[in-house]
Amino acid sequence: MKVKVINHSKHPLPEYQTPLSAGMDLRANLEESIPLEPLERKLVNTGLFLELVPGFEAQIRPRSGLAFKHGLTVLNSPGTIDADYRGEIKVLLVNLSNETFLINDGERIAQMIIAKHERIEWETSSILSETERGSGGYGSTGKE
Ligand SMILES: O=c1ccn([C@H]2C[C@H](O)[C@@H](COP(=O)(O)OP(=O)(O)OP(=O)(O)O)O2)c(=O)[nH]1
Repeated sequence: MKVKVINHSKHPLPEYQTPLSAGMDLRANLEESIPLEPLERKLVNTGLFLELVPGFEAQIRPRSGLAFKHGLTVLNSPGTIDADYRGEIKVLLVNLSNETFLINDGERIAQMIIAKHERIEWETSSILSETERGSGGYGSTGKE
């Protein structure tokens, strides 16, 4: 599938890292490095603008390496990019470590997944079908 994109960043377009990768890494597009203090959150520019095909969304998710090594994650994960959004794709990063993290220009800060989604119509009802689970949840089926 082709997706129309405007790249106003200084960096190449995001690419899949391996032939079967689901996500494409997004790079920070910055004039200068940004420090992210412990528990601080910042909206980081990517310089990318998309025109998604209707029925598809883009999801902005954390990179596990950054999360594991530096406690950096995407606060609103998964961020939702709607098909009718024409603004710049931004990444809401939060530093959950106790050390300042310096975000450098061109750094791969998050990953983006393009996913199909449904749009539904509500069918209002007073009763739902019976199932074995019923309203059990939150560990109701046992320890493991
Ligand atoms: O991580 C994100 C999340 C959202 N957006 C952009 C694209 C999305 O289509 C738009 C609105 O996002 P969302 O629906 O999550 O925002 P909201 O808080 O519900 O505000 P709005 O009233 O603008 O929908 O903001 C981003 O660039 N990055």
